Amino acid sequence: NSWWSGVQMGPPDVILGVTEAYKRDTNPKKINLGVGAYRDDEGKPYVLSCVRKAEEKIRGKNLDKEYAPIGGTAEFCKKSIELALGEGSEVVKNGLNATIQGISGTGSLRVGAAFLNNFFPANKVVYLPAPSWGNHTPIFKHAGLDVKSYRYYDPKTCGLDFAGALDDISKIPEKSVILLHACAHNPTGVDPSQEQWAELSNLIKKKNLFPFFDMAYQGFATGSVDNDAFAVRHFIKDGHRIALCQSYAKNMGLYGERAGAFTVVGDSKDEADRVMSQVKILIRALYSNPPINGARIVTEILSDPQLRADWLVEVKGMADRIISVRTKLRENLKKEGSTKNWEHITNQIGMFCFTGMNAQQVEKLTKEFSIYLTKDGRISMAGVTSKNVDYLAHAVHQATK
Ligand SMILES: Cc1[nH+]cc(COP(=O)(O)O)c(/C=N/[C@@H](CC(=O)O)C(=O)O)c1O
Repeated sequence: NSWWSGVQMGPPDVILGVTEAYKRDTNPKKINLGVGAYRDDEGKPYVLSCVRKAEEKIRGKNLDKEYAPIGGTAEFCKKSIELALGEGSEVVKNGLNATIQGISGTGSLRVGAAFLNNFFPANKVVYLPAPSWGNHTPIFKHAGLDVKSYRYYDPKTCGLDFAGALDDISKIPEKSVILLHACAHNPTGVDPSQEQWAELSNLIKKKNLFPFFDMAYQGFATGSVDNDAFAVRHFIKDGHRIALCQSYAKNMGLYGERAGAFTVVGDSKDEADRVMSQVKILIRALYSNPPINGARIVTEILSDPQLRADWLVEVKGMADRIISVRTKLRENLKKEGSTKNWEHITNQIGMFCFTGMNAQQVEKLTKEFSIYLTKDGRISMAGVTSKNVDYLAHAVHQATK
């Protein structure tokens, strides 16, 4: 028999598989609320104008196609960590950060997981919020780490179960890893308030846990790159030596360019240098060095004051459009005569709305209305436009009344 007769057919990805099903649907009214990728009010993918301008500038430089350094270019890494920690960050000034370019957010998480698996000195268990991004568990497990969870979302309020989170976190064995979504929690859209982040920082410090931040939406949640980095910057200020993953997929619309970063903040420059040397050894054996095109676009935008200013306007524009369709969806549900409490639609933030719909209601939305979303009731608000929001509200009301 063949080499691979033992290979089973695997299930489609719970998130990316929704788009495959959407593409097969011929209903002209179909709506894709699955993948977390921004669309404009025409429902079209959106390439930021500052990205096009950056590409033109790069084009004019006639750059070569040589390998990037294993960890990406120093310029890209410096601009990335400065975006996260803010200009004039003490960590950057003192060289405490070991920052590499990862293959977008996923690749940064995976390199981080591989580093933890090889070098984390204590409890190699990663505690994820319940629920978390679907790909977090496989990323850490494939890297050899164990994964557990802490309460985070309260289905009764469609909001934060803060008491539950504090209770579970206080029970996590010390010197474990805790994963934190820096902003725009996926899939719930529920973020701690700044006061709650401060309380989490105190507890995590008291429990001596290792904070591993995933910041895939900086600027995309509130429209402000500084507001969205509050948690990361607060933890640094509180003295936590964090790990941080960044992605430019959403906030710069560089989905397919695969530009991101992974950082470990060391206790000293010497520690950061030793960490960097080991992370580079891991990368060399994983993919050797990162893709250059997206990184050049990011570097161009973050280095050119005008392009950076343009970018901040455009990322705020994307965040504002999402916020406006949240309001429209809630208003249309009311107009449809729904008597349910949909407050969470406008309380939640970022790309996603965790509607609270169950699998049967999701099934009805897809089967009867050709509206595509993940089974957990998460909808990507980016797929909602001023043209389809009333059709969506009608369908949601029919499915939930
Ligand atoms: C929290 C989080 N972290 C990392 C990523 C990885 O993004 P990357 O493109 O590797 O930079 C995503 C993507 N989330 C959306 C797309 C996906 O699932 O890949 C989503 O949840 O729809 C996240 O939502």
